[in-house]
Amino acid sequence: MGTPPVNPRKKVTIGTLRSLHRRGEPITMITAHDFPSAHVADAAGMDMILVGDSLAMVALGMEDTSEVMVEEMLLHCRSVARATKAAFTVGDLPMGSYEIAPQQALETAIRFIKEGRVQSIKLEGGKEMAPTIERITSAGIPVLGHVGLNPQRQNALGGFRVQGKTSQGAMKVLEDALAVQEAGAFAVVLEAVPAGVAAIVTQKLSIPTIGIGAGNGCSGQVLVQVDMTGNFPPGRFLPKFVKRYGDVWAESSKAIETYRDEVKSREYPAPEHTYPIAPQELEAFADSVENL
Ligand SMILES: Nc1nc(=O)c2c([nH]1)NC[C@@H]1CN(c3ccc(C(=O)N[C@@H](CCC(=O)O)C(=O)O)cc3)CN21
Ligand SMILES: CC(C)C(=O)C(=O)O
Ligand SMILES: [Mg+2]
Repeated sequence: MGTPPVNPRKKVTIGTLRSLHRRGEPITMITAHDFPSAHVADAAGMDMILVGDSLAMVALGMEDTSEVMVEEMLLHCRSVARATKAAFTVGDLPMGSYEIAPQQALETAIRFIKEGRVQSIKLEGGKEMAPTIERITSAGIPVLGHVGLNPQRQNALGGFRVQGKTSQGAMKVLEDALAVQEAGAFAVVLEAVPAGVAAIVTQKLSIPTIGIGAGNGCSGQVLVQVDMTGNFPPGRFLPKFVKRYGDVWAESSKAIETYRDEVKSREYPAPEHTYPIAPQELEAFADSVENL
């Protein structure tokens, strides 16, 4: 039996998120893709942890998110769920697993809950996804919407482009967000939309908006964990909205280089890293080896 944690954080539920929103307190969300990245985010007090399909790129080295499969997402969701004690967990439905019909989407969402052990799911899309969101929420699975830039549609969008840059485009973002809300989503991610547009959309909605590249007028924020901790190689492109709060890559790199140098110089392992044996036992062993 270990000692109980000091001041254990209460489990964040859909009710907690609603009361944060009611009080006007920003909702904090970050991505995680495995046990340690979820553990550190949970212990640091994040309200929500998203197992984003961005893990395709940042954890699996794929070119874009369209390659990742449901089974791969579920493996990562389970590892995140095991480490998450307090935060509200969200699994990101990957491209191809929900667009065909509401029935397909509900089947995938159920797998995320039963096999992925997450508490809710996220899917990309606006108006056109409303019947799908309705179907999933009516089965008792909370849905996080995602409008503005939908990275899973990058081939149709011509890349990762800011959305809602014209008054017409901004109106589409608002209409999409309203449709997602009407369909029953508990919150909606606004990705890569001008700050002024996101602020107006947030005011027009009754559910919280979680911004990424959408400015400070949203009800909450989300970032990809490896981006904000600086856990990526030097020179990699970073979207404009990312603020790097740390330099984890440099820390890891320094540690591994020092380890390499110390193994080469036989500085590591030092006596304190080794197991002792009584001198007479070692002597006896050496004698028996000699007499073999
Ligand atoms: N590591 C990582 N971080 C992310 O935030 C992220 C992913 N991966 N993968 C999935 C999507 C893709 N995202 C992205 C990727 C690039 C831009 C980008 O290049 N934005 C341009 C704006 C281009 C324009 O002006 O239209 C920028 O300069 O920031 C935006 C969002 C966000 N998501
Ligand atoms: C960027 C966030 C919102 C996301 O969808 C992801 O990490 O996949
Ligand atoms: Mg995603």
